[in-house]
Amino acid sequence: MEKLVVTGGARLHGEVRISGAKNAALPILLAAILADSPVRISNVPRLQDVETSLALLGELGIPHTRESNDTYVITPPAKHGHVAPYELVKTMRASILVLGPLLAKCGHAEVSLPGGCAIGARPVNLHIEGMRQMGATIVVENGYIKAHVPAEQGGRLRGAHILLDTVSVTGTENLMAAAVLADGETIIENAAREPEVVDLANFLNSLGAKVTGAGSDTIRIQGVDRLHGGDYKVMPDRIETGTFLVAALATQGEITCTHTNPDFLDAVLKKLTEAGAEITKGADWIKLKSKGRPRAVSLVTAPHPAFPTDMQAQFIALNAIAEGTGRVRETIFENRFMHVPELRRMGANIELEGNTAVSTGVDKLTGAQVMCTDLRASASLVIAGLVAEGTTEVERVYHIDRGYETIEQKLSALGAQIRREKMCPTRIQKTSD
Ligand SMILES: CC(=O)N[C@H]1[C@@H](OP(=O)(O)OP(=O)(O)OC[C@H]2O[C@@H](n3ccc(=O)[nH]c3=O)[C@H](O)[C@@H]2O)O[C@H](CO)[C@@H](O)[C@@H]1O
Ligand SMILES: C=C(OP(=O)(O)O)C(=O)O
Repeated sequence: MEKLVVTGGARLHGEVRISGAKNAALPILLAAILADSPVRISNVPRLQDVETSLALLGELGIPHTRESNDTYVITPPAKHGHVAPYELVKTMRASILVLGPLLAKCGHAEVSLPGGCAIGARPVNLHIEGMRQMGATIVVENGYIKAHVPAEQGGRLRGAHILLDTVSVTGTENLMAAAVLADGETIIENAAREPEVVDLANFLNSLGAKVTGAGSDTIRIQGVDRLHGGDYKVMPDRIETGTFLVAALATQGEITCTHTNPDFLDAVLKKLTEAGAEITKGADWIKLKSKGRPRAVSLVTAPHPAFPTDMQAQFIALNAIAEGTGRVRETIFENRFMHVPELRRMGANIELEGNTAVSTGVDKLTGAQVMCTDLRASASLVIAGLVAEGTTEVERVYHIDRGYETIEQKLSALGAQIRREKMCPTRIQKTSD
């Protein structure tokens, strides 16, 4: 087990290179299964979730090689395995994204149910119902989703008109990937509009798929007989970008994020500006300059293009030290405030009122031992550590490694005092009776 040790007080300054987007790389790596010849994918971030996706491909018997630091070549054979086991799926919810590609390509798939996780129940009913509408027979037993395409359909899914009850990012992606090889047209209504959905659609189209409308709430997929190989570059990570910008504002610093795309961050940049940041941007960079102590902001999380739930925890850390009171309402996940008790341990003044966190900024936080509970909660604790007086030890850092590439190196290069340490096993000494 490792921890991050952060000593607060340094203002972040300089340039940070943003990595490829986790939430685009994962669906793309798993959708590469659909191709019938090699696929080269670049700008893939070095993350634990990417390692898990590659392990999943390996488990399925799909060869892949690492060509350079951020580039992988996946060579899907005509026939391969179709079981995604619990041992891998339990470590990464996005593993559910193999369901659509496996079903479309092999005509059958067995994928362990991902189960609940820290931020909410996160059911996958919309994925299952949509694939049923495409003609798949699906049972859930022994903790697995067991799906096949009946023989009378010739092993091929058929196009369907699917209306999603709730906007779901991976639901939209899974159904889109399943539909590219289906017989006929699939229409997904109330589709997620996240940029990562668009990136997956662009990837599939680069292999010969016919997907239109991605980025709007209606996506149309005309099924094709095969997908060929190709080269694709994953989009930049908008959440990593936003996290560094919040960290810079919290520390009253001045940084430039390079290799990013400001177009994906409208809602976040708007709130940073409201919080007092001066933002300038170019085609692939964003510069943030602090103009003093940030102001607390109020916001509501909602599907894209509204404010992303994946940036909520970081803004709560910002509000914790900002001037005034900010109300943050979480509408996507029912249990995404687990950073709040940890931030309180550092001196933050945050009240929870149902799905709203009301923070009144304090003059200073104080360093403490805190525990990561999920990926973005971890990022908020690191941000809090950067501004706290003294030293903060952020434990269970494996959560952060799921989604941030070499975070301590990138922050150190911006002037932060942060290092990774191995944790000694805790020994609780029994006091004498
Ligand atoms: C790998 C990936 O891309 N993860 C992102 C994706 O997660 P993910 O795709 O899992 O999140 P969803 O968009 O599916 O979840 C949105 C809401 O829909 C509900 N729901 C979802 C599916 C379903 O079948 N039934 C159902 O009720 C969920 O419980 C949640 O309340 O989008 C989230 C919302 O932007 C982000 O926080 C995650 O970082
Ligand atoms: C919740 C997240 O990821 P995942 O859906 O992979 O758990 C996230 O990226 O913040």
